[in-house]
Amino acid sequence: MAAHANLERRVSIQLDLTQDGVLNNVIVTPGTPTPEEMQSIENSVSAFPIRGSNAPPVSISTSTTPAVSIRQACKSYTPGKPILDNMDMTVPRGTIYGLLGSSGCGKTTILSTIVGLKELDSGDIFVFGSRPGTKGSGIPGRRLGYMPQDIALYEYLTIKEILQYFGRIFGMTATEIDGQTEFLVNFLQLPNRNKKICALSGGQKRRSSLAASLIHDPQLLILDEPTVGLDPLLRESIWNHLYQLVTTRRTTVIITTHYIEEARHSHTVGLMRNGRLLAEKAPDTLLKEHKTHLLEDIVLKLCRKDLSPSLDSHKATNGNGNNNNNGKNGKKNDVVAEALSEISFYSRINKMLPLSRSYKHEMNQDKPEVVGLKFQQTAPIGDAEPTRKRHSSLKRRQSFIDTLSDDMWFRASRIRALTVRNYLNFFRNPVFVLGVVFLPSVQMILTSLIVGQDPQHMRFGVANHEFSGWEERCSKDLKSNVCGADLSCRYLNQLKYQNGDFFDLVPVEKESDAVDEVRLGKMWGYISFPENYSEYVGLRSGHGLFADNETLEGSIVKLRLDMSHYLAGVFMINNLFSSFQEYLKGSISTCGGSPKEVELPFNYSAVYGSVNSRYMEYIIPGALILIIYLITLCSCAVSVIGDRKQGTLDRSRVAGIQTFDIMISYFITEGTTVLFQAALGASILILGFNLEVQGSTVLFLFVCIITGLCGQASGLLIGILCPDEVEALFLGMFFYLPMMLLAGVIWPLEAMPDALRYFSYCLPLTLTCESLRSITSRGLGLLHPKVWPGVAVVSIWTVSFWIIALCIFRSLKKQ
Ligand SMILES: Nc1ncnc2c1ncn2[C@@H]1O[C@H](COP(=O)(O)OP(=O)(O)OP(=O)(O)O)[C@@H](O)[C@H]1O
Repeated sequence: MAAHANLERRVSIQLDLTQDGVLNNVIVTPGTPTPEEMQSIENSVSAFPIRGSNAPPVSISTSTTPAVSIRQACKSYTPGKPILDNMDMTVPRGTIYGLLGSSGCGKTTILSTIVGLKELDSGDIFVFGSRPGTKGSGIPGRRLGYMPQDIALYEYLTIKEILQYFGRIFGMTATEIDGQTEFLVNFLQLPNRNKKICALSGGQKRRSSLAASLIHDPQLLILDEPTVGLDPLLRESIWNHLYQLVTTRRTTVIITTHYIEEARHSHTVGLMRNGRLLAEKAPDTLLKEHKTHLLEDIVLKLCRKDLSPSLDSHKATNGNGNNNNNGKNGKKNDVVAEALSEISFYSRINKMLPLSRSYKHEMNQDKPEVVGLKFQQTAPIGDAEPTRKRHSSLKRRQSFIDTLSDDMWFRASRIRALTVRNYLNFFRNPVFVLGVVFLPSVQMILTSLIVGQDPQHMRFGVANHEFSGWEERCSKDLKSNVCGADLSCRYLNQLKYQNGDFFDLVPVEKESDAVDEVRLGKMWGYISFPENYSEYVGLRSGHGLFADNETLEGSIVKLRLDMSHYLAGVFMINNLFSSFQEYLKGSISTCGGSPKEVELPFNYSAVYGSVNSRYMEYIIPGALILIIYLITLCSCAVSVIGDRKQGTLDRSRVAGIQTFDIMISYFITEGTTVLFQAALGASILILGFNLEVQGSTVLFLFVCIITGLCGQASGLLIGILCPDEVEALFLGMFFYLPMMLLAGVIWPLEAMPDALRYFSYCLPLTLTCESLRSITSRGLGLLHPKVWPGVAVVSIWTVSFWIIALCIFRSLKKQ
């Protein structure tokens, strides 16, 4: 039989007293009192001074629906291992419920299901009569104050900022937040409110976390081990404050604690073991039933009984069965005695704690049903039917508009709070700021300085057998300007001076020495001129194709290169051949010929760009969006994982923040950082490295921003999929690195196998790179077929990532 079914009736009475001890209001929980109970309560209440004749009457009110009602709750994380096992639990309104149980028995799990963070496999949970998460339940949301077991606060925010954040989420005004902050900082003995959370001690952090759950004066307060690690005096004052909340604000409190005796201060104690309640009664009743002074003894006893299969389970849930002997009168006397003892208890508490709080937040939507001494009739009477209908329709419409604007206002206020939090979190972390804001610019500077520039000072051997001491003879201005003379010198000069510092020419005696140097990695190759090279070249030009072997051999320049480095090899060959062409032109003009004779018979010019375009201009647009994409991906994934790991995300969700709000706030913060990254990166490239953006700079920035937002959306997805940063790193690399290669940033897409190329077109960055390149080097507009497909593809990916992230995020909640 479920534990709740065997509970004896216990009536809890709360008195609303003024500072002078004058009675305002009496609230009876739970259920409607019987006439006998009412009589006893009235008698007890008459002991208190009542207000003047003009004041509203003292009301005795009750609420029939418990604050929390859990029936047959089952939950398991792994099949066959139930964490909640047909658990029943009832938390009366306006009372403190102490949930006790050993570590791992499922306390946090049941609390998570109450606040709507987790869903049951089966069974029912009702919070204030509604299922958590349903529309209008207010759970998660403003009715709830939740202090999770972990600190769950943003480490880089100050106490004041944390309280402002939660206050804004709950739609409080600045004055209300300031008032509550003042009170909570003093009450919970918090240090300087401008201290960051990361600079607080463990106990201070815990108290700040408690303050965050109390800021909005919730109807239901769920505290998961709030007093752990606190000194006894502070623990006592926290309990006193909970009483004050219960008596003055009708707050319902569910609290878990490992200090078993502390739970004695609760109205009801729930003893939990193996996913179900062994007992759920008033502590005094339990102590009486078990004839002990310590709750700890009872916990031990019940656990032992639960362990022993031979024991009568009926007895275990009913205690010693004394209640069965009680007659109706005895039961009534018990209720009255309890009521009276509670009255004196609450009056003591009220004297101890002056009602000093000025904050009045109109959130207590569920007013208690008045059943007591005087009724206050509020039902509309006497209206003619049509007028009533019109009025009610107008009222409905007005209420719809109010709800809508209320919703929109709260939504905007929440998104603002989230955005401010994101910015604060971001700017308080210097490494993050440096990385996110400046890394793209640093990368662009490095890319411009390194990629696409010609190599320099490549050591290259020269074995010139035509002249010994050729370095002196082959000075830049050759003394001999005779046709066909000093040809090796002419070529070497061309090689040395044409391309600046590309080659450092080093004389070598023999080719074999040069080969050794190349093998040792000290040279990139060598060039060798045979003896009488100029003479043989002259003979060869005289005989044309019909020169003899000796002439041919004597006129050949030997080149041997280190081709193990492909790019270095290509650069060397380019330099050697372009120098050779220039050398030929020079030699021909010395002999009276026209240099045009050795020019290629092509007349080429550029449609887009220039014939002297630099590789840098090809690579830069792609490199810019690759880095922006990567950084937004990382920053967003890290932020989401941090938010999840710290527990702040769950805490915000319990406060009513929706996934969409979180995404919008990230959208705003990432959007502005991407704009900054792109603007700074583009300015450096344009002003510092003469990058010419032929098209619209606004369009250039727009493409960068949507790429950044795509990175943000994929980061969000990775952050949701991965429980920690290491997994996110590997998933991110798995996703990003192939995309980087396939995007055609480093190598032209046309070099890829067809199937791979078509596949790469579907990836987020391939066509976007092409779009950006077309804007910078070709000056094309958004509607050009080279531009819009990139914008379309990256937008589709962004939306898809968002939708997938949203779905996964929602499904995670149910686990
Ligand atoms: N997300 C999860 N996935 C798998 N198992 C989980 C998960 N959360 C909790 N558990 C397991 O469920 C059991 C109950 O956990 P829960 O946190 O509810 O215990 P608890 O009573 O609050 O413990 P404590 O007093 O130590 O906080 C534990 O065995 C825990 O390992």
